[in-house]
This record gives sequence, C-alpha cells and structure tokens, in this order.
Amino acid sequence: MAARRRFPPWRKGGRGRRDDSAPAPADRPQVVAPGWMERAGEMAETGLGTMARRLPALVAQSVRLAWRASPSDTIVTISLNLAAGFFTAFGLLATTGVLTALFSSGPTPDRVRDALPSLVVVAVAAGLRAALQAGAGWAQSRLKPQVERIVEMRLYDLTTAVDLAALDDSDFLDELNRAKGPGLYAAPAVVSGAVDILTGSVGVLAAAGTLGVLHPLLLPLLLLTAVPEGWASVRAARTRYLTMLSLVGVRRRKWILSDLMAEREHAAEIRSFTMRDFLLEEYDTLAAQERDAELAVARRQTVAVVIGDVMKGVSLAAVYSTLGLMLWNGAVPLAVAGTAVLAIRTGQGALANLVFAVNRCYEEGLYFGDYIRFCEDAERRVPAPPEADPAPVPDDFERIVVDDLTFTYPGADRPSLRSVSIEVRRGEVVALVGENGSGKSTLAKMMAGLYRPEGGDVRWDEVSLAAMDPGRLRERISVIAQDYTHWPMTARQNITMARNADEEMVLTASRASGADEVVAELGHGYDTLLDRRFEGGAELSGGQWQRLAVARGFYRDAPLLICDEPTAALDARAEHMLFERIREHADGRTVLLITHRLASVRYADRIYVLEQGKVIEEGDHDALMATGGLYAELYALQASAYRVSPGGA
Ligand SMILES: Nc1ncnc2c1ncn2[C@@H]1O[C@H](COP(=O)(O)OP(=O)(O)OP(=O)(O)O)[C@@H](O)[C@H]1O
Repeated sequence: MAARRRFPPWRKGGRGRRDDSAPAPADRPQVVAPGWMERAGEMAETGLGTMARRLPALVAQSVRLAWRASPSDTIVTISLNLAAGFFTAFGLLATTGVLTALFSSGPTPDRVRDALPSLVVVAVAAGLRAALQAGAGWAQSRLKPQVERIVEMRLYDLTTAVDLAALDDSDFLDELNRAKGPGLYAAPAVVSGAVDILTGSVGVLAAAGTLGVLHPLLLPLLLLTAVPEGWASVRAARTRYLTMLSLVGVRRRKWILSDLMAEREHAAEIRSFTMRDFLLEEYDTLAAQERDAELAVARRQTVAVVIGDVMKGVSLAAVYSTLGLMLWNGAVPLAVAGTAVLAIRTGQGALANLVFAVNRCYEEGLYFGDYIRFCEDAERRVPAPPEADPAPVPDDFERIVVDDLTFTYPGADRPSLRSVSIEVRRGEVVALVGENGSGKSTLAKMMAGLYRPEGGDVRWDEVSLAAMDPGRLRERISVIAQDYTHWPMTARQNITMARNADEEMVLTASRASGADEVVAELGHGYDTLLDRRFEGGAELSGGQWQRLAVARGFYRDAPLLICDEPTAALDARAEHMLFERIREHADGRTVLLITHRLASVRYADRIYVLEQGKVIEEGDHDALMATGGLYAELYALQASAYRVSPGGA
C-alpha cells in the first residue's frame, strides 16, 4: 500500500515494528504507530480527483458549521462576496469600453473624453467591489471566534460525557489528542478556507465570464493555468499531513517528556534520581526523529512547488502566445485583447487565491476530519440516555447486591474482576481488602456506576444500576477516590465540588475529616485558592490534600460512601480519627471501605478478600482469622510489624 512507504523507518514492516537503524529503543512504546494510523494514512492518499470529489462535502460541512456558529454572519459573508464578484465582472466589461474609446482614431483629448463615462463606471464598480469585500472580510473574521467556541464546547461536552472506559482505551486517547490539537485549530481555518473558496470562485467566474463574453476560446486558456498550481498545492498538503500522522506518537512522547522536565512536581525527583541526562537524551532522540521528518517534508514540498511553478510558467506562455496569435489573425480587436489581458490577470489572481483556499480548506479539512471522526466515535461512547422512564434512584436502599460481576479494561488481556458477588446492607461498614492489583478499586468504581459490567450486575434493592439515570445515581453515592484531584479552586470549592455551599455542612465535613485544622492555617481560610500557579495560591502537603478529599466525600449527603484508601497519606492521629468516624458508620451512612491498614477493618461488619479479581474469602474479622487464609496471613504480617498479637488487642 502506498501509504506505508511514506511512514518513517520504524513504521516499516508492519504495525509497531521498527527498523534496526532507527534510534528508538524497544522500551519506548508511545513511539509505535497506533492502529488508526493505517486508516488515516489511506485517507490522506488522495490526488486532485479525490480532492475535487471530497471538496463539495467539505465546503457544505463548513457552511453548516458556520451557520451553527452565526447564521447572520454566514449570510452576510456569502452574499457580500457574491455581490463583489458581480462588480468585478461588471468593472472588467466596462474596461472594454474604456479601451475601445482610447484605441479609436481621432485626437487624444476626444478619445479620453469618450472614455470618461466608461472610466466612471469602472471606478464606481471598483469602489463598490472594495466596500463589499471589506464587509465580507469583516463578517468572515467575526465567524472565527464563534466557530472556535462551538467546536471547543462540543469537544469538551463529549470528553466529559464519554464512558469512563473510553478514556482507558489508548486508540481513543490518540484520537482525542489529534482532535484536541490540530483538529480543533483546523475548524475555523476550514470555515475561512471554505469562504475563501467561495470568494475565489466568484472572482474566477467573473473573470471567466468576461473572457467568455470577449471570446469563447479565451476561457479554457485561463483554466489551463490553474492545473499545475493546484497539483503542487495538493501534493504539498498531503506530504505535510502524512508527516503529521507519522509523528503523532513521537510528539506525544515528547510532550510527556517535556512535562516531566519542566513541571515543578517532578523537579525534585529528577534531581534526586539524577534523571536529567537520561531524559535529555530521550528527548533529543525524539527531537532528532521529528527534525528529520520535517526536513524531508520541506524537501518534498519544495520539489513539488518548483515542478508546479515550471508547469505554470509553460502554461502561461501558451496562454499569451495564443492570445498574440488571435490578435495577429484579427480574431480579436486590440481593445478586446487588452481587456482579455486584464481579465486573465484578474482571473489568475482569483485563481491563485482559489487554489490556495482549496488547498488550505483541503489540508485543514484532513485535520478537521480527525476532529469530526473523534466526535462521532465519542458520541457512540457516550452512555445511552436513560430510557424515557428510567428506574427511580431510591433515596436509600436496604441492600446493594453485586452479582457475578465480570469486567475487563479496554485493551487488557485479562479481566480485572471475575464473577465477583458481594452484598452490602444499609448502615454497614463493608471492607474490601487484598494485595495490590487484586481488583478492589475496580470493584468500587463499578459499584459507583463509573464502569459498565461486562457480565453480571450491581443492584440497589433489585433495581439494576444499568436501569437508573447515571447522573441521579451518582448524586446518591459519595466517593473518596484513591487518585483524587487537587482542584485548582478554593478550599471551600474543593469540599463542596461546584455545589451550593452550605456553611454548616462544610464545617461538619471538615471537622470529621480533620480538614478544619488544614484550613485554619490558610491565609484566607476556606476562600484560599489551592494552587501555587495563581497569585496568593497556597500549597498543601499530601496529607493535607487527603483531608480535604475526605471532607469532599463527607460533604455530599449520600447514603453510600465509598472510601478508597482514604488514609494513605494521613498521619497516625488523623488516620485514627477518620477510622473512628467511619466506625461510627459515618453518621449512619453505608460505607464501602478499601484499605491496606488491616487493623482498621477489624471492626467492619463484613470483609471481602480479593485476589486476582476474585473474592476468595468473606466474613468478619474473627471468622477470617479463624479460617487462617490470606486475610489472616496479611493481618499477622502487619500485626507483627507493630508487635501486636495476631489475636487482636
Ligand atoms: N485504567 C485501567 N486500565 C487497564 N487496566 C487497569 C486499569 N486500572 C486498573 N487496571 C488493572 O486492573 C487490575 C486491578 O486494579 P485495581 O486498581 O482495581 O487494583 P487494587 O486492588 O485497587 O490495587 P491497589 O491495592 O494497588 O490499589 C490491575 O491488574 C490493574 O493493572
């Protein structure tokens, strides 16, 4: 396939394999071309014909986009451009009158006087055309920010709505990267390219119409000059796009590295582990690949442009020779030939603009196509809206049943949960324990309705989560996540999470989590901005952030509280206090607790022990200790570290 030949060396020989001479070592997985490149590469394999076929659809798509952004500016842009084209043709035809008068016989003052009325018409037409073009340009530039806004909003509307599993899929993430980068920027360029196509076409039609009126043979001559330039532009655009595609992986890896080298949070570790040389070398290798690819593009583009220019020169020579012959043979009078030269020059200017616009629209259209495809893919991945009559989400429940649940992350080769069944009754504290990677967080996320099961079900009092409105369901669940976000907002907003702040509830949640002590130290209390990148912003320690994250979980008045490692960063006193609160059933709520601190789950009503995605033991502390299985083993290990007897107290 032709597309393959254009990929860089490491792309040769099939998906993901690299040339031995390529500098990228085997431990650089992001550099491997992702699966979508094959498809996108084929897409970009277009010639003039394909482009001409695709262009109407692209222009129609752009006009629809412009219309959604602003119907009035779209109408003004199109209609003023059409009117400007009319005055271009009108002015050109009036020029014949001027030239006929000037080239006639008789004294010069008389000839100039005879030419005056036509000259006035030419001047008025030029003035009107300029005014209309200025108006059209203004409306066109107004369209840009409006288009940008709607495409950005659509993208983020989708990225925040897609199924969480989509964001675990590396192909989807790559598509997202392309849509969010070049794709997003291409949208206004495509629209303005489409408008420029319209403007250029109107100009060309005006010149062509004039030439057709002057002499029918002049018309095909004008079109002849467009072909070489068009060919060169399309070729250059395709080369650029294919290179961009081949460099997506390299650039992605470069961004990751540049973040690592320039972000404050990694600075200390880079120094402690003397990572500097390693990172710089990695970066340089990738930068060299990018440079080589860019240099190759520059060379291929220049060759295309030079060939195009030579062909254009030849066709221009042919045009003027033909015109000269026609004049010689008396096929056209001198005044008409003079107007024809003007019309050809006008037409060529318009043609050059048209070719540039077509090329730009086509090239940006390739990138914009990435955006469109991403949006279509993302739309398919947005969970279907609940049926017209979704099952009501109860205020509370008697029991939550996880029934035979199986789940595999996208792209993973084995399930993270296999036939898991557990039960949580109202008011209980139920603990999930197990070694790293055993599936605890995955199970908690499924119970929070964040992932959809591959097999099995989660039910609240016999009603499946799948039948409920996910938005309402999540309102009834409070999650203290293991990987919570440090929101760049105030301390209060970090607790209330974009909800109306109830001062009393904020204080209660803060006291319960120990966040009140953190806030007391802050310059502006709950109004302190927690991000050092902003002026006056404060920096918190890991444990202080965790207290806020816990307060966030407590603030939400939900019947089910899921705590995933809520104390990992807490000091001994804060940890003790938090588990005390949880043991008091977190003020009557049902709690699903994940922790490695087994001393803290002793008082749970029930403990489920997971191993490799399966529940292998269940019961309360005493029952599990009596079984002498994994729980007893882990508990004994921890207890011995603290020199506590395995039996308890
Ligand atoms: N987003 C993801 N994409 C693919 N695989 C994942 C993802 N998250 C987790 N996994 C895999 O699923 C398995 C279970 O992970 P999970 O985070 O549920 O374990 P855990 O018991 O909570 O571990 P830990 O105690 O370390 O927090 C692991 O093998 C992990 O590699």
